[in-house]
Amino acid sequence: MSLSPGLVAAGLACGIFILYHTQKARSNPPLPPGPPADPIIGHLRILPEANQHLVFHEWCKRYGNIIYLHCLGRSIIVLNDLESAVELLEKRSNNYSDRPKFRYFELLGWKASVTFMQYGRRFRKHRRLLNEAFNSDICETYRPMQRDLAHGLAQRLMERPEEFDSILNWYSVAIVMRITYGRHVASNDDMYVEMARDASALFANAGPPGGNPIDLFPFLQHLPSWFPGTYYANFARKWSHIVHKLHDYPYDAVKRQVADGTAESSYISTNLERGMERDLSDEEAEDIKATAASIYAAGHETTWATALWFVLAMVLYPECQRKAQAEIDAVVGDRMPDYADRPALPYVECLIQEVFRWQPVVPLGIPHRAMKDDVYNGMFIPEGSIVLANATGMSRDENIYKDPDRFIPLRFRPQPEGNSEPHPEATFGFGRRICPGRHLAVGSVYMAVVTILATLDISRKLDDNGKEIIPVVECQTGLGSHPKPFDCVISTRLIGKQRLAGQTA
Ligand code: HEM
Repeated sequence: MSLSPGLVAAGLACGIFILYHTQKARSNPPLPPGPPADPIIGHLRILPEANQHLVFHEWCKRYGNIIYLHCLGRSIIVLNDLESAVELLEKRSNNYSDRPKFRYFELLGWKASVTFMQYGRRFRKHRRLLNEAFNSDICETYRPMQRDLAHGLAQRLMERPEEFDSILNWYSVAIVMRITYGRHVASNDDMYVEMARDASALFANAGPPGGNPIDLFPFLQHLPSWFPGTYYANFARKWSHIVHKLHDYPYDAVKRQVADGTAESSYISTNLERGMERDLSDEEAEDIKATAASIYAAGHETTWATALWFVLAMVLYPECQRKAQAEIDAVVGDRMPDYADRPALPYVECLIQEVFRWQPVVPLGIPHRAMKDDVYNGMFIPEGSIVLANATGMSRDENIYKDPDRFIPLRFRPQPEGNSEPHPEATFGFGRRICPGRHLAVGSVYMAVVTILATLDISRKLDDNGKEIIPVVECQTGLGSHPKPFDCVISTRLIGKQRLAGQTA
């Protein structure tokens, strides 16, 4: 049988390709260690669907601080210690600032969102816009607004304490909506809140970031809707109008207000006014819309979840609440606490840092991507690897934190009070991808914590037999870590009522 020259050439090319990759794999240093994998599908069978951060942390205890996983041809590197995260994601940030493609989110309409954007020109432009709006100096100017909203938070909690979950949600939404769109959100019934809530609900259906079937098998998005496995693509296409509305509606409204001269100062109005001397290109308009939507998407759930973890910590560790309240009472007397009091409240500071350490709300960060092959500590990191910084692993590192699962604010204080343990450093991510909203977020969390402690008591609910209900620490999975609903009682402190009344008188 004679072979056609085309077939011979194709066979030769194939042979060279396989040989090249086999040789390359042989000449590379070893991959990081990891749990045993199945042939072809790799770790797919054992990759946990929920609480990945905790499972990875356990695996890292067994295999080392950097582990390698692979799943249908995708390499995943988990960094469980601060040293490797700083070395790779910060010192080698020119190689690790990319993101993997999040095809499911793109189909949903988040295509131009900085959070999911590949590293490059457009990404740098979006980061510039966000840095201008959220650098530490500008964030100081938001403080009076955050303080007023925190007083509104205390007022609402006094009136409807059983609704603490949705009231904390209101507080975090109201801050980002005011800054982004100039919108005054009075309640969760506000149409902007509903619009944003609908968009957030779509995240809950996404599975672990980058782990959705559409991310793993992109061809599924091109198959007809009756084809098995196309559920997520159909779902994303069906509901993408919600995400488009979140981008377009507030932008168009502020644009009209800017034209009428009635716009309240906001992220969108500032950028539109700046562009008014010239016509904004379509790309510039999309940049403003998309960064505004990412502020909401990345900024609201994280602050809300942190505030809820704080409340849960107060239920579980009442002695910490009492100590923090005693400190506040001694420093502020009968007035409400403010930002200027922060340096005089070292225990409250420790308590806030301990909330960030105990329950990082983005426990695996957002995946980075290696743009080129790399070698770290003799281990090979292949190009295209998804790199996850396990913030939970870092903040529960037993070599650094004593009794890491317990909530112990004093751990940060020098001896004899504490152990001089370091503040958590992974909460807001790393390198060129570090959270651009971190200054705003810390300001919002501080103000919520100090205001709640100054005005309210958080305690355990009693069951029918009069026994205290001690909530279990469990998180709902999604993009972030959010506590599962838990019971507590929130009551007004006498001094709290007086303080708040003095504020509004
Ligand atoms: C307690 C509150 C918050 C926490 C714990 C948090 C944490 C994080 C983390 C871990 C990342 C990923 C960093 C990385 O890839 O290395 C991130 C990214 C991001 N955060 Fe935050 N964040 C918070 C609040 C906010 C707020 C209030 C905003 C809005 C102003 C915001 C906007 C963003 C954006 C736009 C990104 C994507 C950045 C990029 O991909 O380059 N975040 N955040």
